[in-house]
Amino acid sequence: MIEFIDVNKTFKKVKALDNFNLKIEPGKIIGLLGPNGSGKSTSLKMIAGLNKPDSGKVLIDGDEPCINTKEDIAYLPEIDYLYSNMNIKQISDFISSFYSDWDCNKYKELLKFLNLEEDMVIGKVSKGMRAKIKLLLTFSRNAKIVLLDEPLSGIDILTREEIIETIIKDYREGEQTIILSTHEILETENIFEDVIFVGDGKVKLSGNVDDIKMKYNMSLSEVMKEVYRNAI
Ligand SMILES: Nc1ncnc2c1ncn2[C@@H]1O[C@H](COP(=O)(O)OP(=O)(O)OP(=O)(O)O)[C@@H](O)[C@H]1O
Repeated sequence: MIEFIDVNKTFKKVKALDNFNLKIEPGKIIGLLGPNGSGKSTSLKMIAGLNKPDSGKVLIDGDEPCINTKEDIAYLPEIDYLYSNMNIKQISDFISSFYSDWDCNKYKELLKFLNLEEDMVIGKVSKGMRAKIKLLLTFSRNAKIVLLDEPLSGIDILTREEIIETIIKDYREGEQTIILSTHEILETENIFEDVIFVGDGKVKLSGNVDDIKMKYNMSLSEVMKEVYRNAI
């Protein structure tokens, strides 16, 4: 289980997380939803151990983020972190050397599935292709926890569909936890078992998608609008 206990994080004067409390059950695909600047990336980075709370605690199966927890986590950042002069083979050789859970067969299969070629140079391909390369590098690992920060942002609709198919393709229900942050609720809501709505650095609403829809008798995107109008 991943837990945030009274977590606060401030960048200069901006309160990115404000008494953020959350429990994320393992083995599900979870949507992390919220407007720009609501704290989605900050909370994902905390799970990945890339930033630390000013106060409060983040626990992953009872441990604070450390070298051991990092081994279980595959993190896809929102930013373009790939070295532009490398080709796919070079970047995958480089990244695979860090992780014992790198799965060569999965890598080859995904390469084909995503219509990518090993000699494609990162700096010469489109934004959509780079998004697919980031996905390839993330899902070539057999990580227990996968964190996807805005994998669909700025990507055309067909590539978005390919990305969503890739996410669910080899998903090991009950064994793997995937947390996906996005604004694209209409396209993604069907893949989420649970959702977390964040706003102003706080958890506004979280729970099982079917339960939430039933409780409010609305679609998830309607619930989202109501949450951010402070009507729920
Ligand atoms: N390293 C940083 N330095 C300064 N401010 C930061 C930093 N990281 C985050 N912030 C600020 O903290 C707030 C929360 O940012 P965060 O990136 O977590 O939001 P987000 O929900 O992921 O937004 P988006 O959907 O735009 O990516 C924002 O106001 C952001 O500007």
